[in-house]
Amino acid sequence: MTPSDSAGDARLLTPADIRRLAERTGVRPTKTLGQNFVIDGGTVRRIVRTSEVAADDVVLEVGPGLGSLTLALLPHARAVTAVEIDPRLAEALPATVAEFAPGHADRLRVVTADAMRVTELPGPAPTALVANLPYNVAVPVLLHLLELLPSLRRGLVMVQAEVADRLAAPPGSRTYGAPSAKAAWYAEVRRAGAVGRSVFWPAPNVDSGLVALRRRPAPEAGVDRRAVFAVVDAAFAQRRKTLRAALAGWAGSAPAAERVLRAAGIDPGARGEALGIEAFTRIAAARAAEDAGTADTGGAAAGGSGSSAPAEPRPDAG
Ligand SMILES: C[S@@+](CC[C@H](N)C(=O)[O-])C[C@H]1O[C@@H](n2cnc3c(N)ncnc32)[C@H](O)[C@@H]1O
Repeated sequence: MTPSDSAGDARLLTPADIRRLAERTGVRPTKTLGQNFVIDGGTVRRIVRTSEVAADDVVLEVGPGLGSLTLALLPHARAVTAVEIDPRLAEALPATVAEFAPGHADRLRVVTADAMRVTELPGPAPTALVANLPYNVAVPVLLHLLELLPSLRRGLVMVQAEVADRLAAPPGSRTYGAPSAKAAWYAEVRRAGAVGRSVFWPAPNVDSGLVALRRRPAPEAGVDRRAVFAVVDAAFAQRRKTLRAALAGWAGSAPAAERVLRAAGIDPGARGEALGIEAFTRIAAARAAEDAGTADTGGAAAGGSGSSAPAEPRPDAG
């Protein structure tokens, strides 16, 4: 029997089920852990449909909670790995799946862990991330998992509406910032819909949005991701300043920042909010080339024979 053949035998949770399960597990939803459970079957079906999860996908779900989304995912995927930080929810999930989707119980793996710190997962490598993310840690969780798991080809996450806007914002837009640039390192990101407050229990005091991600190759092979993110962080720490000023601390001085920016082909008078991830990558690459050139020149000056010739010309040569 394929997973899609068995789609019919999973029942979704109703609001009454949610309350009963919360009572059974002794969970009183906390804001600290972003525990707003989806009580609306239409919303979980929409998330699964929009995620385009297919029968050969191994889905990673962060924060399964009481299982609303897990039950909707299981019939459509090869397997679901659910990472839940709250041990009471993690322990209760297999019994919930056995009760509501008995034909799918063997395709669920539950991991009790903080998704922001997890370093390995059991079972086959996940290919799709589908989650109603805990809102206070949505961006760090998302970036951590995209970095940790190159096997993730796509994702569909529900986050706070403002965060959805920020993640999907293009350069030059009002909401574009460090999260947008960093997410773009890993994936093409787009808004995939809005979700109101009434589909949750308890209802949050913010609206939500769906974000779809499709993995893309890193902008430039051979450039260290951490070095690129350091440029992004420096540029957006003072987003109203020109890059020459904003990157002065990062480069060592304003003239050094200007030199690196010119080497990268970027106007030092521009602001970070105008740059896409490719431009940030060029800046990091120009700095790395300059550092390599400096190190090599130092070696030659110290009497080296030039055997380790610089791979790149000094960006400010001439
Ligand atoms: C917004 S609720 C979603 C619950 C469920 N998926 C739903 O849609 O009803 C977020 C869930 O993430 C869990 N959570 C919070 N922080 C977490 C973290 N750092 N790692 C893993 N799970 C976390 C919470 O305990 C909660 O179950």
